[in-house]
Amino acid sequence: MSKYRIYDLAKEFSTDSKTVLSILKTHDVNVKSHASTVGDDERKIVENTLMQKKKPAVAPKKETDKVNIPKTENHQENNKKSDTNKQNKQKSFNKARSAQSKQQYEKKQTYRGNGNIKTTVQAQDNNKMHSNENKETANTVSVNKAAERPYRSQQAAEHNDQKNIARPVATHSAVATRSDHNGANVENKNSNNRAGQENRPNHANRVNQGRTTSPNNSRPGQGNSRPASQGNRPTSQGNRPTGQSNRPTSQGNRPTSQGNRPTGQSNRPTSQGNRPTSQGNRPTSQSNRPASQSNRPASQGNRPASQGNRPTSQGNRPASQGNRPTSQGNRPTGQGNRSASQGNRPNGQGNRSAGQGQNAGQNRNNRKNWRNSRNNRNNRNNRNHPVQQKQEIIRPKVIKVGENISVKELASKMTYTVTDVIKKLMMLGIMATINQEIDFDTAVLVAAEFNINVEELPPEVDLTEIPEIKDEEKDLLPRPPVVTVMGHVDHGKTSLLDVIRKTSVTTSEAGGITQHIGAYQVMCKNRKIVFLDTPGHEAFTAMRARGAQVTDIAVLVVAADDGVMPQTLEAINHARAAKVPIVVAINKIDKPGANPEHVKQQLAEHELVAEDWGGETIMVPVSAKKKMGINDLLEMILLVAEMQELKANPNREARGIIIEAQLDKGRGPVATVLVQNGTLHVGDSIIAGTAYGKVRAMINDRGEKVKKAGPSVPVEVLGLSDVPAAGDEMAVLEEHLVRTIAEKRIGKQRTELINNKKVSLDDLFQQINEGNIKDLNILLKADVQGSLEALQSSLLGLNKSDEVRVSIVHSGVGAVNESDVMLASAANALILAFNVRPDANARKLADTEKIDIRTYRVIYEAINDIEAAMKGMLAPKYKEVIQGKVEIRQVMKFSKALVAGSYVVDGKISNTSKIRILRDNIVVHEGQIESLRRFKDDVKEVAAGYECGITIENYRDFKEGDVIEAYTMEEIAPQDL
Ligand SMILES: Nc1nc2c(ncn2[C@@H]2O[C@H](COP(=O)(O)OP(=O)(O)OP(=O)(O)O)[C@@H](O)[C@H]2O)c(=O)[nH]1
Repeated sequence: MSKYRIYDLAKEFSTDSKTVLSILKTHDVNVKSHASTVGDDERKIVENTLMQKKKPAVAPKKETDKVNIPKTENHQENNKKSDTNKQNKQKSFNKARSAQSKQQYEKKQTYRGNGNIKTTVQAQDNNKMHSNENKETANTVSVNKAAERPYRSQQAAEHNDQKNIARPVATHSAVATRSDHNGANVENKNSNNRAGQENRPNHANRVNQGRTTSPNNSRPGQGNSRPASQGNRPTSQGNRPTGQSNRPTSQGNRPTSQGNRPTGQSNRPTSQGNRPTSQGNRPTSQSNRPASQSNRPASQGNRPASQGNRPTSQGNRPASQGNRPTSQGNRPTGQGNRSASQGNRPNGQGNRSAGQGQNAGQNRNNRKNWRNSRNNRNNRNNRNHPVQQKQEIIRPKVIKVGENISVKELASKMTYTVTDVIKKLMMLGIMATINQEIDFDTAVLVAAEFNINVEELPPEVDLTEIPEIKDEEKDLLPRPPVVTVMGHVDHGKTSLLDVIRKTSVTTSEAGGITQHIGAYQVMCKNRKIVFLDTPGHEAFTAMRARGAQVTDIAVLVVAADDGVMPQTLEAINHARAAKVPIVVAINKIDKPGANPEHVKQQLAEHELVAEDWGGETIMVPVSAKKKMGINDLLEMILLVAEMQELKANPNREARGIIIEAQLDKGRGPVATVLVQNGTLHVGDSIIAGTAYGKVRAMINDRGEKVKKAGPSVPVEVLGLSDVPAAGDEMAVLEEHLVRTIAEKRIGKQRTELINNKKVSLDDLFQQINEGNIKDLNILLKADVQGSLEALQSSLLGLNKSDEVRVSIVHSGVGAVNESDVMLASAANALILAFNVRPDANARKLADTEKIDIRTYRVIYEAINDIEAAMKGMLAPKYKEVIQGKVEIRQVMKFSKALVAGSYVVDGKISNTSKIRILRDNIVVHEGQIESLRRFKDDVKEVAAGYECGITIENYRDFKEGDVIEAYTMEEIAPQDL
């Protein structure tokens, strides 16, 4: 059994690997990629499918042929009818025959005497006719030597099985056979036709073969008439009744075979090309029918020889053969119904019986019918071909599509090929690639082109989102305000909190600078206030912003001696953005240079007008150092909080915010959570970002272990699987949900990360490997238009693979500027600059946006780089696996091949191995094995320590001493995203 690579098949059938893959996948053939190998059966599937696909395109022509040509045929047949002279008919056939074939035949006939020539020629004419007929019926006809070969061997086997006929295995030419056989007929010897039968193996027709089984001495007439043409078959059948008495053997077999045929047909799919053996045994022979009817015509050419005996064997056949085609047209399964179809065969019978007792010439109509029926049978068999039936694709009438769908997915849903869909898209003016997503409306338009309706899928539920809990008003209770202290560096935020908490934080801070958000709860007038200490340094702007989002009140610390500074303004903006009321603490009023009024004035310029200046902003002069004005500040905070009516429901599952988190050596992930609503308990299952787990322990701001934390309570939580990020929402959920959501979040996060990743030539390889990039977007800039065009066409010339395609998103003459970088960023493109360079701003922006700008001075280098990167992406899909090493020890010359008599030194070599021939360790050839033999037998593989004969495909220059390295290319599983 031969092995074929998908891409080889694609090449062979002038299509692409994907089409071949999709065909095979449609037939449940397990193939992975274009490099996967398949056998003969799969090859036939592909061949048949592709042939079927081609049919509609030429259908009208065929239809015409069908209509016209038969007319001519009828005309001819009518003429023939009126012509009772068989010889004349033969002459006319001879005229029609090509001179070349005539010569060939005549040459051959010289070995067997002139008496046979006519018959042989006639047979050829018949072949020709059949061939034409087959064309008319749209059956592809080809003289397939390869197909004949197996057929012959099969015949040989079958001959052996036929005890009644001692036929030698036929290995001779059809002509020789015919001549022998015809000779016998011409002489009316009526002798056993075995001689002809012996040679019959050449006939690839089932019909012939069936007939060959009947050595009939009693039917001289039939014997004579048949050689003239296959069309005589009806005649012989007509005589059958009579002949039957004399033909016990063949007749006895045939009825049986026909009766059994249905069973035999179950295997028939393959081909009539091999049917030849015998009708008597037809069931058996049918089961071996290889595949293609296309070979039949060729075999029909040999029929005459065998037809001499046909009458006998066809004793019971008439019923089944006449109209079989018609009845079988509706036989999807074909096989089980075949016997049923015999009921429709009367036509054939009618014709056949008409010919009974008559010469071949009188049976021309029958012959025609027979031919037609045979052609019909061909068609029928085509229709009944199980493989072909499998190929019938049920197209959906309605498909469901979401907001977006990739071209590939849409094609799959519609059961059409991607190419079909892309073509339709192009017709709609949309250029899309296989992985490109199209929106719902476009999908509707495309599907309409295929007469498929599209229904919209409901919007996808984001399973990573935590459902909101709505609280009843009656369940809400007042909660402590959460206060963020913000301000410029060193204006005294930490000192102020320290005073408020009456604990010292500043001394333990590295470098005296607060580096994280701390949360503290203080009491004032028996009411709680939660303080978040935001970092004052510029580097923590983002954290500050986040801190402002979770707070109810912002305390803006401004040093009275320093006034409003840049970060003061930034803090104001954050608070305003969060719509958080601001209370200003004018600190360091104890300092000699302190000027609170100046601060008020500065703040007023930024629309924070103090109450005593007629505004609404509460401003409290304080001194953290001297502990002055602290209570006033707390009271003002409470006042503002009161006005906000801050409430929460403590009797529900907790929701909160991660204030900060870290991985503690001894305790694992530790997160400071500010509970915003509900109550968090030890043992609760929580999720925060992608971290999840059960609350193992909780510690409050004073370092005390607590079992629960209500609204506005900051606690350190232990028990998370991972360290969450500051600002992540914390939620208590059912145990099974937290894990699922976390996993989905991780997946989403990775996808987002990938999507946000900018393309770069360096990691192009990796990104395409990961399946993230299907289009390599390039923005081209060059010094002159000529270079630009040359580059553009060269780059587009790299588009030889459907997997990764170069796409020029923009091209222009001149330096790379900011707008180029922005465009590249938006299109996820890399910039290719030829003889131009990016300006300073563009370079800066490119750094920020992480846009890869490649500068070249030689076009060739630019193309090479891109090509290498693209190949790099594709290459890792397969890896080379060395199978073995073989030493060529003798080069043997044969007429047809040059064989490397070799010895497997290491590993093994198989007949599907890829090979490279090394001479002094230099590769002199890379290719494929043509044949691998041990002695005279083809073998699949040869192991180390054994000798073998190897022929190399399309290579004969190997020498003794060369080493053949056998290897396979193994597919590497795509990396999981
Ligand atoms: N004289 C005087 N000095 C103060 C006062 N408050 C803070 N300081 C001093 O100002 C310096 C900075 O105080 P911090 O509390 O660290 O200021 P911060 O705003 O928290 O600084 P970062 O943590 O860097 O943002 C320290 O040396 C304090 O002793 C005050 O009211 N009066």
